[in-house]
Amino acid sequence: MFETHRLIVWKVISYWLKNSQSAPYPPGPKPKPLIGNALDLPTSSSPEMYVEWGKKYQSDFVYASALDADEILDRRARKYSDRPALPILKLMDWEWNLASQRYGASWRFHRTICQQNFRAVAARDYYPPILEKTHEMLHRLLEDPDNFEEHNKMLSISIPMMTMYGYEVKSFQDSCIVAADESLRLGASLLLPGGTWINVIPALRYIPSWFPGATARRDAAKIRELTKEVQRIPLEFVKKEVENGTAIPSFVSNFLRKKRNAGALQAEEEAVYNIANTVCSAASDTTISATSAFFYLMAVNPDIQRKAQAEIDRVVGTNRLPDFEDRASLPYIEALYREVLRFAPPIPLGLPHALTEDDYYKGYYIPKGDTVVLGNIWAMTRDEDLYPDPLKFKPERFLDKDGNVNDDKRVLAYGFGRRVCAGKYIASATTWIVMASVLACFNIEKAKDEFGNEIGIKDDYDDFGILRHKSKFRCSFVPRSLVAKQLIQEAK
Ligand code: HEM
Repeated sequence: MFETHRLIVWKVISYWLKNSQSAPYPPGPKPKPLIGNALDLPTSSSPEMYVEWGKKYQSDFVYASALDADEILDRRARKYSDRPALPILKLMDWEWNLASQRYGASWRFHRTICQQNFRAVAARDYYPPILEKTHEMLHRLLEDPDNFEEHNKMLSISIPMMTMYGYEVKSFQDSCIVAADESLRLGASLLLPGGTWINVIPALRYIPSWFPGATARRDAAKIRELTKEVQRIPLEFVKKEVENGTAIPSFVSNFLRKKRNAGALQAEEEAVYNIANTVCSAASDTTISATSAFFYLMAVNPDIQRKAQAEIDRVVGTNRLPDFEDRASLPYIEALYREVLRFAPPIPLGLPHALTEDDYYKGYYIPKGDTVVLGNIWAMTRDEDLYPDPLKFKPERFLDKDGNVNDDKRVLAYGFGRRVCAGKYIASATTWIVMASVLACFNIEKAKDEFGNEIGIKDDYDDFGILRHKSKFRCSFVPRSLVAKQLIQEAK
């Protein structure tokens, strides 16, 4: 599905007055005087609600179609690669964050650095720490299986901290993690287009934070303080390590060494720090979401789990743990990885795109400025034409008749066009190796009650602003063999 909404009040009204275009705006709820669509916008991710709108406002502005996303967000990417100007970002001091930066020279400069460091070949440099953290998670699952959610969270936070700064996260009480958690918790909902009235009526940002009801203003001030800590702590750490000559390779330490040897422009230095910090927030909750969906889907689909394990046993054997080099030889695991991200995309509505030029599409006028364009990933991954029987979890849909992976390589969960996930190769490597490693060592089973009956798990999810996580559930991680246990112990 694909939706546009005219977001900001004053502009909406002026669009009404000035729409001298012969083409109408795309359909949707009728904007109200003064507040436009503000009350219609969801305060959580709600991809389902947009699908309902699609049916209700029946239009030929095709809903639930990845083809429209391809046409608009990919082929017309030159026009559709901006982000909406959310006034709350300035108050939160998050304008530096790559994911929310406006389209322009600074964003392009940041993306070039990402491309150099995170493209498919460069992403391989991060394999060793990703593998090490995955093995640490296996060890935790072995020692303390009931707390699998905590281990997943530790894995998902410690990989970006290690790969970006060489910073070892020892516990959730680490002051950097506490600050990051809190700022992300507060920020995730404020960032939705309908998340705060300040995004609708920018003048509200001038209301002092002590004013009754100015919650968003107060949250934004808190986020500002927390963000400073999240930036300061790992950066001071890595700078000291480089000075002492004890730094391990990481995105920032590599840059600092290069700067010491050959110098660097201030703009590059700032961009490297911005990217490292963006990655820590962009990588952690998305990985938590993908991994917990995988655990859940394995627990409720034992037959699929057995097939995946049989492939690993056949190709990798049972005397070693899987490695990245095995990936090309494990088509079923590849299909499983694609199917998990299809079934449970961590950011179901993607991140909002905005236009830098007016456009026309399928007879509708889409004005630049305040129009928010959302690619409804959740709806696209449920499009019957692309994925027959879409509510069924079925890795085979990504295999051809000979059991090889088919051509449907595109993972919609990573978003669209020029703003597509900048870390998708690292994300893919992480998610894949976690799946292969856990399946090699454990049977993931439904938990049992005191009478030995299996406890059911509902297919429900919690929305955290732009993110969606599998809601809390219980399951068991049972080591598959003594050898598997030994391999985990030796790998640590
Ligand atoms: C399973 C894990 C992940 C998923 C599902 C995911 C998904 C996404 C999505 C949907 C977007 C927005 C794309 C758009 O605007 O159309 C995005 C942006 C981004 N992602 Fe990821 N991501 C994941 C992991 C990561 C990782 C591991 C990194 C870094 C190593 C990363 C870095 C970024 C950055 C920097 C952006 C902002 C790009 C921009 O605005 O130009 N992500 N991601």
